[in-house]
Amino acid sequence: MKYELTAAREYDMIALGRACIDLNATEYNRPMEETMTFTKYVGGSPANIAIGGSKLGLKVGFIGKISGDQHGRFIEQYMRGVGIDTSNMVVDKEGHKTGLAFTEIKSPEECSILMYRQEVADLYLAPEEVNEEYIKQAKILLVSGTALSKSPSREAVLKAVSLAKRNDVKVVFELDYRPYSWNSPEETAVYCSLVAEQADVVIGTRDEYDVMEGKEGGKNEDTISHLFNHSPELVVIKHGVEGSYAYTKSGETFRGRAYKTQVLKTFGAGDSYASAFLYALISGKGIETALKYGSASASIVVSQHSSSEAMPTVEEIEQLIAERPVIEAI
Ligand SMILES: Nc1ncnc2c1ncn2[C@@H]1O[C@H](COP(=O)(O)OP(=O)(O)OP(=O)(O)O)[C@@H](O)[C@H]1O
Ligand SMILES: O=C(O)C[C@@H](O)[C@H](O)C(=O)CO
Repeated sequence: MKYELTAAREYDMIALGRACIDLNATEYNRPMEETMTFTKYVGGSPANIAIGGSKLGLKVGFIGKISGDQHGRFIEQYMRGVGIDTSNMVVDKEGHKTGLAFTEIKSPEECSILMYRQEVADLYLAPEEVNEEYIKQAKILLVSGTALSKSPSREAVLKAVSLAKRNDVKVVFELDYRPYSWNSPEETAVYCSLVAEQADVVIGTRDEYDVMEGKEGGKNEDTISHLFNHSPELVVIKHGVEGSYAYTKSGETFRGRAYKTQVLKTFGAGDSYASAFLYALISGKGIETALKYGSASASIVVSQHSSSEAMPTVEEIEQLIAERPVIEAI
């Protein structure tokens, strides 16, 4: 089954949210206390998704606020270098800093992220910096849940979503739950539900839907029966190595399996999954194939050191789908 998008727009996808820096432990298989060197990459979930999409050949734009310093310039130059339109990335003038994510790779199963996100520039994106003329040129607007965690970025997202809906731009909402960005899980539930109910496509892990629903151990069937009473037409629920499901409002369910891989670290899985899933949808490949693309891309990125730089090409994804066995039910 194919997912219909508005044809012929300047941009396949415009992503909105944080573009930050990942500092990934260069010496892995040890705790961060013993890690002396880190390798710098562009990071931040929506930036990673934009980079992944651009590497797959999509025409991608980005809306976000970056710091007016060396880190902000590094991010803008890197994103422009991979082909992303950065004309709507605003430079902060008030001294706010780039968010940093230090990653600890203790073992393939034990990875964590230590985020430095106080007063970060990305959460200062203001509604007046979101431009209707830009958004209306996209087929898809991708918004990240973390951008809803503080004002004025929260209002910038709400404005972008309403402009997208007014201009027939499909809204894709990536729940992207980062607890330390929020005051409380209750606050997260309020704002994520508000946007999920207005979105056309929602993507998240089972745990992220549980936070949005304010419960533990939620069932996919309950999630979709609620969301399909609102705007969403397609809901993707990820279950880590156990794979993922895509549900359509018209009643179909598709299952995606994860591919066997040599895992180096687990972060980056969700962003690489989203970029390849959306690439396949935008290319008219059908939902079942989109699940394969997402899973294949994630299995490549978890085997590599970064989240952004490691984003694969279409050829690498297609070769992996053709050759690699899937992980059967766990
Ligand atoms: N260990 C693994 N081996 C192979 N594929 C994996 C593994 N972990 C995750 N994946 C793939 O990545 C997809 C997304 O993973 P997951 O559900 O963990 O998302 P996420 O929590 O958003 O990721 P992240 O850790 O980046 O936040 C899964 O549906 C699966 O296809
Ligand atoms: O999303 C972030 O801010 C950090 C990411 O860049 C990091 O690589 C990651 O967690 C990806 O899942």
